[in-house]
Amino acid sequence: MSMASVALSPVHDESLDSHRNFPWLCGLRSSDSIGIFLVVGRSIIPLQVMESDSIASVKLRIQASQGFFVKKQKLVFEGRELARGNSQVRDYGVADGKVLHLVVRLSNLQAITVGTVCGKVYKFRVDRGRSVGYVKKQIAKRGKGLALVDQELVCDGEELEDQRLITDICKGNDAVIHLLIRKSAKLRGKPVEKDFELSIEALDLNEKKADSVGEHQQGALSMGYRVIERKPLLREFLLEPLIVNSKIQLPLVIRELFKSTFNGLDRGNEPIRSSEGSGGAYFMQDSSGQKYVSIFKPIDEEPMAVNNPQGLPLSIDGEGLKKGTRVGEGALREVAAYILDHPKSGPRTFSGEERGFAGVPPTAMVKCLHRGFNHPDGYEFDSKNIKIGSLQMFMENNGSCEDRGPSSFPVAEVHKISVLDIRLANADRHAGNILVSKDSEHGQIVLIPIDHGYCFPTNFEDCTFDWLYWPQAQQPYSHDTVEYIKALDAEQDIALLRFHGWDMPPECARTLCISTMLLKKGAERGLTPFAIGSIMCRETLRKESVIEQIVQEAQDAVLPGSGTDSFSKWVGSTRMGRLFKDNGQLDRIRPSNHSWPGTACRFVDSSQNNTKPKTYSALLT
Ligand SMILES: Nc1ncnc2c1ncn2[C@@H]1O[C@H](COP(=O)(O)OP(=O)(O)OP(=O)(O)O)[C@@H](O)[C@H]1O
Repeated sequence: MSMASVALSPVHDESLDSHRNFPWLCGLRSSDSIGIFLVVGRSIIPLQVMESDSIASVKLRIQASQGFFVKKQKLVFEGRELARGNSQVRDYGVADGKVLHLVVRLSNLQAITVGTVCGKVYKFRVDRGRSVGYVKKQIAKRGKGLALVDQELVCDGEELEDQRLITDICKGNDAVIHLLIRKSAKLRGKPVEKDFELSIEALDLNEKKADSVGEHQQGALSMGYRVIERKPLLREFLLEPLIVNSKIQLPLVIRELFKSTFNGLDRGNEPIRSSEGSGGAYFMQDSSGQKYVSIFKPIDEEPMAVNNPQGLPLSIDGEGLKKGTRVGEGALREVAAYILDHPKSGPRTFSGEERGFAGVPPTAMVKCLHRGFNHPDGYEFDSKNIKIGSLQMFMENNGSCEDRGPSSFPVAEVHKISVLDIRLANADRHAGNILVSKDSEHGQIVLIPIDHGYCFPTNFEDCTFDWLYWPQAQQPYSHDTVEYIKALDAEQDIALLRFHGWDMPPECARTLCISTMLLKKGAERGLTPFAIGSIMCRETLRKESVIEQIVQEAQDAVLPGSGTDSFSKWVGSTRMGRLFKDNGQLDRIRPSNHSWPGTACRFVDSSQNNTKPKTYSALLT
């Protein structure tokens, strides 16, 4: 059954009675077989699975029937991501008639072939968020004599306007889209009072080409004749840093990031929404429109937030996709991960230029107003439409760790990611969140950690690290790494975040203290990243990790209200101390042969008023 044939909108629970709507499902059942419904965008797909099926096998079945690659699927049930491939359907509480949301992370790249009437063929891989106008520019670059004005792109007999996005032209999952340059055109333009008059005549392809026109006139090509010149007198966007207390000077690297992003918007280069990811993530272009400079992730477009563009339902209780996180706090956590990624020499000084030990891309909080973001209730240039979110430097890459086997990754690169993840108790470290790049000097592979919106959870339940089962994780940390770990200080980190405006909720601060302590004690005793990570991660969904058991014991032992400090001290001195002394405990932590694929936050904002800091919580609500 095709997806389109069961398209329903909107999705109501009463429409999901399997007996009434899909009687054929009921005849197929065996003892633990259940009928569930997959919601993909605006379509509903009925699916027969076993309660004992693993999540990995359900994804395989979806791949077989719908064609979405396993790695590109994200399944969400009742606000929680079904992230553990080895867990069973029933472990997550999925039962007969239940609805699962499927987010498909489409590749951002689309293959395109462009033919001309004289038989020339151009091949491109273009970001799906790019426009037809952009493709034309690429053709003009490659094809001698094919000036922009001479191009009229056609797909399936339909002429394509410059502003049409490639993603809208792709029907279904077309591997390649075929475009044709149907004719050439000659364009003449002359100013008429405040307007601009354009006239277009078809040309023979071999005829001498007309002069090119300015960018702002191109939108008129397909229309021809009298159009208003579209150069705005006023800026129709807003981009401002949203940070911290007046004592902090924005480091140069962040100032440059703003500047290039601002210039791109100022030149009319629209934000381009990524087709990957479960939240709204926008590639921001530079002034030439040829390069991405940053990624903007607005908090109201996070998974299960009110304006999520992937259609994920609203969170019922405010909890995020991962346990112990909150919807709308992803941006704060992204910025905090950058601030805490100290360089080897220790926390950054005021200049803040140095690259962190793990290489988290420079990230800052911003306010941005632009019509190109997701505004389901309509858009007007009004402060009520301002979005708050994280702006992160775009890092050139050759894909992510998801696209290749881990054997080629240098040990030190994997270790630096492991240090970051253990310390920050990252609940979203799948291989797709590590970009792969090459060192420009020696050509060595460099791993770039991204997507830290689920760090510092209030508990460790959803901590999973894809690198745990990579061979590099079985090797001990180098001397340099152990020295770096030795110098870490969770109390200082909490104070640093407070200085930067995030007064961490006590439960998150407690997580940071415990995970830093675990990392330090483990590294001091020569444990590998695998051994330390295994203490933090659950082996199966239902089995608490060692660290969770320790936290539970501490909770039972320490008087309520005794504060983070005495709690962490108890964990450190009593139970964690025993764990590291007790070889029996550590012996249990061995590589297993199973396959495991994979708060009211307060940020102080003084950007409005230098003397009287406000809290971000006021701005975020
Ligand atoms: N700093 C960066 N540099 C380059 N590309 C990036 C950067 N940050 C994110 N991306 C790309 O943007 C896309 C979406 O980003 P990301 O995965 O962070 O979004 P998300 O909605 O948080 O995703 P997820 O579903 O994995 O939680 C991905 O293709 C990712 O590779």
